Amino acid sequence: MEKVKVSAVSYTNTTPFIYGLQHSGIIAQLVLSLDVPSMCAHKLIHNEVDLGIVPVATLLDLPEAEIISDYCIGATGAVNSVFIFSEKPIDEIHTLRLDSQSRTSNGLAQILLRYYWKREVTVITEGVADAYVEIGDRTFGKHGLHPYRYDLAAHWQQFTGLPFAFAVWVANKPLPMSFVQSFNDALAYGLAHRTLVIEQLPFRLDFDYRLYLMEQIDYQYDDKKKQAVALYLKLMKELDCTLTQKMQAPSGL
Ligand SMILES: C=C(O[C@@H]1C=C(C(=O)O)C=C[C@H]1O)C(=O)O
Repeated sequence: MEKVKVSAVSYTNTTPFIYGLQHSGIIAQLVLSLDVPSMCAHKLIHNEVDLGIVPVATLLDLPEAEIISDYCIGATGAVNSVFIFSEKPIDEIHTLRLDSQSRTSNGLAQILLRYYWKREVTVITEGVADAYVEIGDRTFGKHGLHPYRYDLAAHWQQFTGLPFAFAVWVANKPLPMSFVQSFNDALAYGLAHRTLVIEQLPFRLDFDYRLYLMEQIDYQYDDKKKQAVALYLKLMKELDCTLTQKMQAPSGL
């Protein structure tokens, strides 16, 4: 079998998976690259890789793709690495800047603004805004830098009563069942060795890696998270649709 090209998220939340892959025989069958999530999505969509842990928003572009694992990057309640940071309370913001490294959380922020906070906000991809989305390690320890911060997984849970999954393992082509089984065994091995993974991370005073990797990130892609992803994708389609309708509406209406 040819080597399977894999793109995995380069953030700390994926280190247990990487540890599992690197400490299992399966590594010999992989060409593994570490990328920011939006790049993982790009590579899978453009067939530059066969498999990736990709933002769930990618599923909108790859309806035929298959989720090949019961593990994900998820959260039940606050995740502590996906935020809207803001200079003003959310009820007063008019502009929001998205994170170029994200796909899922950029969408999640817009879903929450529209349906939960009930705000009409102008979204930009660069420049100065009242508030901005940020994900991953860059958010670690960012207390007090901005007067307001909103943990998007916590607010999603308040909005829907559901946990959330930010990223799932997706293949863009059929892979042998034996490979998929070994791949999942390797992921499970990594999760079972999280204590070791945490010991190898550089010490920092302003962030609790143990809490983050053992509790705040929830790696099980269970039925509730599947329900959450289905709802997220439905709301994303609705959001896209209303935005398109708005753009297509004749002026003056
Ligand atoms: C919880 C996180 O989930 C991430 C958020 C993603 C996104 O917004 O597209 C994609 C992958 C995940 O790594 C995080 O990285 O902080």
